[in-house]
Amino acid sequence: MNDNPVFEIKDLKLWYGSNQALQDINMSIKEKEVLAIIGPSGCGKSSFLKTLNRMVDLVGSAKLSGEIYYLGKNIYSQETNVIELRKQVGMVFQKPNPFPQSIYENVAFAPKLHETKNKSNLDQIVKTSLQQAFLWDEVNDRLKNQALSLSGGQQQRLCIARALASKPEVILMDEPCSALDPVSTSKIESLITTLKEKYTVVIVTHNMQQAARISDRTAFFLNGELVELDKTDKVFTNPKDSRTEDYITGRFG
Ligand SMILES: Nc1ncnc2c1ncn2[C@@H]1O[C@H](COP(=O)(O)OP(=O)(O)OP(=O)(O)O)[C@@H](O)[C@H]1O
Repeated sequence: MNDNPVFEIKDLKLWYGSNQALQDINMSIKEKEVLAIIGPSGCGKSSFLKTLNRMVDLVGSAKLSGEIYYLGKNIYSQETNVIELRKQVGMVFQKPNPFPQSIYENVAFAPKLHETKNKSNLDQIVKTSLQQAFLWDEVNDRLKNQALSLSGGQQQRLCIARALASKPEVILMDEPCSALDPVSTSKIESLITTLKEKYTVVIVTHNMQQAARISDRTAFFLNGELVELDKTDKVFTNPKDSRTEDYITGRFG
């Protein structure tokens, strides 16, 4: 982690129709940090994540005010190329969602569309991305097999490899382990701690132990408000706000 901001979020508010989901969020996300977003169900964690690569645009009723700067540029300005933004700010979802195609095609999909049609270049991108996602050793002899034939944990690592193949700067993860068993969860956690050497990772998690294990900083959201954002050990051992303390000690949520 360093102090350069990748994202700067200023006075961010979000509504779905008349329901306000985010209230005056001001914060920055630093280069090559793992930032965990925690908070009770419905507090706005996923909504916040989706504002960072404009996935929230896909919700018809969503209305947003404020600014989000990604590497100094306001991503909600008219000049933003949303496809390019989503390549640079990739996303991994709660349920693994590989395309119903081969392992190879899943990873090669975006590079083929945006970068190269050359077979040996694509082979190299597929290999490197699968290696980075700690999956290569398990699948290198069956790249032509259906992605859906993989286990849930392998599918999730494939989705991470697919995101990495677009050469992102940032990877957003929305509860990436919630559908996985403990062994697969621990593989994804180790993967995340190595990813931060090269990428910025923002992860929504319900699992506070997970946040404590893998993140550098933790943001606690409550009712759409950012209550506290600090170094993870500080948030978990000596929070500033009594609401954070109540949440991490299990008094609600
Ligand atoms: N697509 C949508 N349309 C309308 N309202 C939505 C939509 N998505 C979320 N909301 C509302 O926005 C608020 C925040 O929801 P959000 O999913 O961001 O919370 P969350 O903290 O991620 O919850 P969870 O931990 O249960 O996934 C909730 O009141 C929710 O009902």
